[in-house]
Amino acid sequence: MPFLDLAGFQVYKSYLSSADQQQLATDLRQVVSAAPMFSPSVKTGAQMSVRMSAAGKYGWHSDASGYRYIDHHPNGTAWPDIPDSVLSIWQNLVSTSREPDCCLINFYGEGAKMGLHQDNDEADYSYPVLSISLGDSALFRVGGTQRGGKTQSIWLDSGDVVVMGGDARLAYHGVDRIKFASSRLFNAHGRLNLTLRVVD
Ligand SMILES: O=C(O)CCC(=O)C(=O)O
Ligand SMILES: [Fe+2]
Repeated sequence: MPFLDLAGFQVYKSYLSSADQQQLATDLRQVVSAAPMFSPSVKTGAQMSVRMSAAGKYGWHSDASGYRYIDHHPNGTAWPDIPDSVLSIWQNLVSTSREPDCCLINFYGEGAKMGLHQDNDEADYSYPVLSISLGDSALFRVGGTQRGGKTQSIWLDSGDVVVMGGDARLAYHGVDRIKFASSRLFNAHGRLNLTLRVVD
């Protein structure tokens, strides 16, 4: 399903059944109990509004010394494995035998957002980034590969999956806001976004 005139930006609305979403929620609860959410800060010291964790070989961190992939949780423990329920979505939608080595987990509480950015810390842009939305809906903004270009927005709801590959792999994107308490998937409100990436 093409979106915009951005080749390679594929939106799979309602891709995940409610049983799939429940399974993911259960599996992710385990991941974040092993690798608790933390709040990265940007170089200026300001805390990001999104809380993060990860599974797989790599997670992502940002603090006073900049942002980077790291091979263990900031508390020193190893990242948990990426759950099979998550990996199977990649296997079904991405035509490569390579598995993602990072499942970044973003949690958006009330008022959280993410500024426009490119995902460009990975070694090989021929692999797409696959994004899974769970819980509260998010207003997702996407533009072209140049900062300051034209952008468009779409709502990403629980169970939606987006693949950013091809020309869209380096598209600027971000989350303007979430519709807090719009979903009943979790016991608590908020939005979880998973992004699957091949890092190195
Ligand atoms: O939350 C989202 O939908 C996007 C997250 C994102 O862009 C990122 O983690 O790099
Ligand atoms: Fe991103």
